[in-house]
Amino acid sequence: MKHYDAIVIGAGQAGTPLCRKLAKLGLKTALIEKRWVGGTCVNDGCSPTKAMVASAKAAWSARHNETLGVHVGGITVDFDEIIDRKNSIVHMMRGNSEKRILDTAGLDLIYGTARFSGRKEITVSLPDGGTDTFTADKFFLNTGLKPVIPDIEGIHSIPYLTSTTIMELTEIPEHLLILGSGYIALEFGQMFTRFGSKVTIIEPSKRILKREDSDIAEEVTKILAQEDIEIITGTKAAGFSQNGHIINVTLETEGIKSQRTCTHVLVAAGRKPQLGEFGLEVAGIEVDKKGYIKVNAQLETSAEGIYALGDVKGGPAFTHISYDDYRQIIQLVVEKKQIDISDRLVPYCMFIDPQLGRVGITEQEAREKGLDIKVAVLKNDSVARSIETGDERGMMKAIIDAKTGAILGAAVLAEQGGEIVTILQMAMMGGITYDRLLNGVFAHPTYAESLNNLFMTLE
Ligand SMILES: Cc1cc2nc3c(=O)[nH]c(=O)nc-3n(C[C@H](O)[C@H](O)[C@H](O)COP(=O)(O)OP(=O)(O)OC[C@H]3O[C@@H](n4cnc5c(N)ncnc54)[C@H](O)[C@@H]3O)c2cc1C
Ligand SMILES: NC(=O)c1ccc[n+]([C@@H]2O[C@H](COP(=O)([O-])OP(=O)(O)OC[C@H]3O[C@@H](n4cnc5c(N)ncnc54)[C@H](O)[C@@H]3O)[C@@H](O)[C@H]2O)c1
Repeated sequence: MKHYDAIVIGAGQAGTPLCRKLAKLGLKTALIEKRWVGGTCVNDGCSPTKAMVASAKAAWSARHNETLGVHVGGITVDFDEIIDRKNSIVHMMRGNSEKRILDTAGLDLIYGTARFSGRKEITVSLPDGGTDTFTADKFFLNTGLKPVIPDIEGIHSIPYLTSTTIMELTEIPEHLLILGSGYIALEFGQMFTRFGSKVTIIEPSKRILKREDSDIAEEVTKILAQEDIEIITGTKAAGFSQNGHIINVTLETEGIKSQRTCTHVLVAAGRKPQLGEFGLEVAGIEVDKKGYIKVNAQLETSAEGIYALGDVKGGPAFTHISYDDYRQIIQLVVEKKQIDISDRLVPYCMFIDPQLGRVGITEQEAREKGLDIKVAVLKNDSVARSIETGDERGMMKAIIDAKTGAILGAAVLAEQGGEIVTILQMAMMGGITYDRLLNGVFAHPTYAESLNNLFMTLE
């Protein structure tokens, strides 16, 4: 049985840099991966979706250019080319990452599925059907999440799609019905509308994007409706059946059933860890009520010397959070510094168009906590840059501590909203109060300059 100083399970956004760093520091390290290096982000998440979102944006711009006086003739969307481009980006990223791992001395990359067979021992099912067993002083779990498939009558009798399989389609769906209205639903919903599908979104809650402020959700709804995306809220799917290439859907709204049809169904109802076969109990690793691995503020599980990083530990499921877990673990385990992940600022960006960039607290969270706040809101139709570029959709919003002037949170629904909100995040990181941005000199006419106008609304 081979012994390592460290074993990393899962080549995700934390595990991949971590195994290389540990090996470079002289620790005999193994990385166990059951599928592909790069995990969700590279293979089925951020990179492939954003590559396809870029194609969808190009299709939209080509049609929208008419409003700028530029006529480009008939537009065709070549789905094969879009998928080929997406695949070549994924293969390049995955290949580069795998090469960096293979080139690292003192690091073994072992393809196979790991499960705990002892407190500090794993057994790996290898692709050739055999198994191998390894022990280590320390384990780092970066095994990620999988799509939740809700228990709906008939769902397993239809060829439903997930965020992974929808990117393997060879034809653009005629009518795509999407369960859920979170990031995955809205990014794919708008993308396929722009490729030419009819899209219907079914959301059980009263409104879409329930974690965001209602004015932001309303603005997103308005933008999606302008592209003829049908959004049905307060409604759940209660049953599915298939008739040739047509899928029959039973919907239920306040107890009243109705029938719809579509050609494809995308399940985008959230993601969760599915660790049934992982042998966590053998290693003494506890999970919470939702099945996430429990960790303390130092990322350590209930089993000493076993750490969990990235999505599998619960909390915000983003690439940059998983990557930061890697940075934190290096500080803790290698640099022997104290870490605390509980007060981390969490930015994110939903890549609909215009983008929704977010950081910090929402207005609804601040009000629920009884905080003394001021709220600055600016619609983009009064932003010079938006008017000039012909895209006045969206709005900006910031939550301010009424006493100190500190920025507590922001939402920017705008072209490059993810970049603009990062300016506000840097102000938050540097303790720059809103009045300094109100009076800051920014180049004209940029979106950044409109932060002057956003905070002027508080005067
Ligand atoms: C469609 C989609 C789009 C997304 N877009 C964005 C975005 O734009 N921005 C953003 O920040 N985030 C995005 N995310 C989320 C992001 O992909 C994840 O938060 C990120 O990849 C972090 O994942 P991770 O490091 O926890 O693990 P993952 O990247 O999920 O990696 C886990 C790895 O563990 C392996 N594994 C699991 N079990 C075992 C086992 N028993 N043995 C061996 N190996 C195992 C898996 O094969 C996988 O490679 C998106 C997600 C999806 C699904
Ligand atoms: N741009 C990004 O950063 C990005 C993009 C995609 C995914 N992600 C990550 O992936 C995670 C998963 O994304 P997601 O969109 O699947 O999850 P989500 O949690 O964002 O949204 C899930 C949606 O499904 C709905 N829902 C729940 N049960 C349902 C049911 N039975 N029928 C219909 N709808 C139901 C919820 O009300 C919600 O609207 C996100 O939380 C995010 O962390 C990030």
